[in-house]
Amino acid sequence: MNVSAVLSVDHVSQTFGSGATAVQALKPTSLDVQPGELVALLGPSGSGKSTLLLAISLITPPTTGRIVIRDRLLWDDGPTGVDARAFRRQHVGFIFQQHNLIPFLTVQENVALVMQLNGVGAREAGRRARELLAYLEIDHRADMLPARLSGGEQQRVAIGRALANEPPLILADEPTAALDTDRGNKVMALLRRIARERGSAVITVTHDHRMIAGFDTVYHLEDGVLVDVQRNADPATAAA
Ligand SMILES: Nc1ncnc2c1ncn2[C@@H]1O[C@H](COP(=O)(O)OP(=O)(O)OP(=O)(O)O)[C@@H](O)[C@H]1O
Repeated sequence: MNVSAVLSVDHVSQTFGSGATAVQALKPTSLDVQPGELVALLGPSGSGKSTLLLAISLITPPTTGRIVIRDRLLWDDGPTGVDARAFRRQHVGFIFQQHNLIPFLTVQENVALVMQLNGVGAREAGRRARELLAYLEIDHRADMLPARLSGGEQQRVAIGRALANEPPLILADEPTAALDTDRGNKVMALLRRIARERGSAVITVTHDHRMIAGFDTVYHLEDGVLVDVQRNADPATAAA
């Protein structure tokens, strides 16, 4: 286990069901992710990518193994007493394939809400949300409802929401899958910028081989096994 890592996954496995119908969706898997690292989990359908991401987030905790995020032991073959939901809200950002924005709140309110859930006052949350939207170059849409934005713009707002509490770790489930290549590349470039400038580690599930040159590290999964680790020397240039 690496002490500087923002995330350590140590012999994490996942078995669904029991007895004759048990499925081992993820064999014991170990990996470390550093601050600012842009990581892809790549593999064919059913290879265990989402299972690993859901285990890391403790949304679906693993059957075995240890998970440490920012020096907190969150799972050790079972619960460790840490309130996973509260920890997640403060330290982990999520980006989904579909943006999941709240349709009756404006863009700014969608981002501010996440801050307010963590105890930030409404005015301050609004100010910070605006600032974040400006960083993402989407502040001109701040007062609109999500339905008025394009798919790429909505995904930018969803990224803003994931960043709202400045989490050290961002988990993304196929964030470019619903976008065309051009918009997908822009979202990837944004994730890279966030990792570089803000130091958040970003772990992205993908089965899109076109995108892999842009990641620092690519973990290849097959049938629930981590079969290969690919480290790209200069991903920003490779993806340009
Ligand atoms: N809750 C569950 N109960 C039973 N089996 C499951 C469950 N979730 C996943 N599986 C099985 O575990 C295996 C890995 O699934 P997983 O969703 O992790 O794959 P994936 O690589 O993310 O695939 P995709 O690219 O299609 O999303 C599959 O065989 C799947 O059917």
